[in-house]
Amino acid sequence: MKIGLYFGSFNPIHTGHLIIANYVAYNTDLDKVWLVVSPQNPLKPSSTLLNEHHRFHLAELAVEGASRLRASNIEFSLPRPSYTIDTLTYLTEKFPTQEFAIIMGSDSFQNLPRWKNYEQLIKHYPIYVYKRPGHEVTDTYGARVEILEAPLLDISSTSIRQWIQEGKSIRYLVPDNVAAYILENNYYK
Ligand SMILES: Nc1ncnc2c1ncn2[C@@H]1O[C@H](COP(=O)(O)OP(=O)(O)OP(=O)(O)O)[C@@H](O)[C@H]1O
Ligand SMILES: O=C(O)c1ccc[n+]([C@@H]2O[C@H](COP(=O)([O-])O)[C@@H](O)[C@H]2O)c1
Repeated sequence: MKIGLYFGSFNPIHTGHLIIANYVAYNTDLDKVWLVVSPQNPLKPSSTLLNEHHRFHLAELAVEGASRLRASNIEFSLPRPSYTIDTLTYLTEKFPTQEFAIIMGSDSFQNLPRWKNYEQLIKHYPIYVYKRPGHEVTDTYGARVEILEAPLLDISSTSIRQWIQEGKSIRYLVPDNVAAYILENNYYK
């Protein structure tokens, strides 16, 4: 089975992420997409991060009933910060019969040379890159790349956290069950 790994802080997960994950799961040769919740992104500050177990629970709620999508907490037991090469090395050892690939936006792909051991990463794993405005893929660094034109929603977790703080509704920006859970638990207030 071919599994695409879509990494993120998912702080919180939103409809923009889910549209990408579902699109990739149904428009490529990948069988499944795992939304891998990173406890700590190596290139982002951790000050605004909701506890990883809460973020993972929100991701689980978001994929309820989506047969090709899964939330993964695999990085919770690995050293911090979460380097993608380390996670993939671990997963490949743990699931030797599965084939893993990486899913990322063209913005992240432009940054790839700043990632830990990125040469190793591109040598061993194919990358599915979905286009994001303002971030052309001009150099593929020799990676096995498939470029995708997925539908995009112009929202971010940052804007969602801000709206919650301002007391605005986040309806439709995240699935209903995710919005309800965030409200009930006073997250991001
Ligand atoms: N609306 C979107 N459409 C497509 N990709 C997105 C969108 N928002 C985020 N992404 C990408 O999804 C991946 C995981 O996202 P991440 O958890 O960092 O969310 P984010 O919304 O960018 O978060 P934040 O605003 O907190 O930085 C990142 O590679 C990010 O570039
Ligand atoms: O491995 C690395 O060096 C590395 C550097 C930056 C980001 N990542 C991974 O990419 C994910 C998305 O990152 P970002 O910056 O696009 O939100 C993040 O959650 C990490 O799993 C990984």
